[in-house]
Amino acid sequence: MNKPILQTKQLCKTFSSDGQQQHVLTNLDIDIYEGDFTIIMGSSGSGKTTLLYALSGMDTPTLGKIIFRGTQLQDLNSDALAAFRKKHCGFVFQSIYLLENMSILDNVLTAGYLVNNNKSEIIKRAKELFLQVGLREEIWRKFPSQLSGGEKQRAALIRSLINRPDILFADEPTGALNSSSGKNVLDILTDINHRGQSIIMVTHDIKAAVRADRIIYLMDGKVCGEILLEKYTEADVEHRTKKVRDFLRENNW
Ligand SMILES: Nc1ncnc2c1ncn2[C@@H]1O[C@H](COP(=O)(O)OP(=O)(O)OP(=O)(O)O)[C@@H](O)[C@H]1O
Repeated sequence: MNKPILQTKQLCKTFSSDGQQQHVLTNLDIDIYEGDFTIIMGSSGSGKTTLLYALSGMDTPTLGKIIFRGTQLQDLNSDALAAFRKKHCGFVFQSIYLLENMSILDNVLTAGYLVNNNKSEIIKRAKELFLQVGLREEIWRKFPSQLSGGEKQRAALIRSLINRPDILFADEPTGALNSSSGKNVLDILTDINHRGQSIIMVTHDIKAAVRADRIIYLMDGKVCGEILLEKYTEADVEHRTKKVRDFLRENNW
């Protein structure tokens, strides 16, 4: 097994509203490994998105530690935490947050220039990524409103990868896509994972879950089950689907 890239130690997250406290994550000790495609599942409200936000430094835990390659995120001030996210993390969500007044190429380049002022390097990387996800040159200059949902999500994925993040965080990235666009995005995620990209993804979808090396199942903010799988291959999909279904059934999904 590879080294941990992210670790949580006794991680807790409590939300307070109207004088009521809700303990959403409770004493989580999780190691996430370099190069893994880690998937977080669990019923609605079990704390999956809250965990993803805490792991990526988008939200702060109430108690406990999050450690990225030996650095405790709690030791970083807000500027350093923002720099951590910019340098090390990429994000894709179910809702696609592209800037509507820019072409998809400019959306990607703008994200790249924020981190790297070597413009020709960014342009080269952007072009490689566009071709890798199957977005032809004819559409690079189109605006998000001129594209299909699947094309927009692929553009958003390129934007999240332009700065070579150490970890790609994905929250239901196929949730709003039809099945062929969803499969297309999952194929891309699988491909980049096989090239070494660490991915942490929240999903409700078994078709997405079978892509995992490891599924962590949350219930009421605690890890109640975990399964390890071999690297995904299309040939193995039936067997994996059965394994994942059995695992989910054991966890009362
Ligand atoms: N900012 C917040 N303030 C108050 N409560 C919150 C906040 N964010 C999340 N919660 C609560 O925490 C619980 C867990 O939410 P979370 O979004 O992590 O669940 P989830 O497992 O991702 O659910 P789903 O599958 O429905 O997206 C929910 O009960 C939710 O209402």
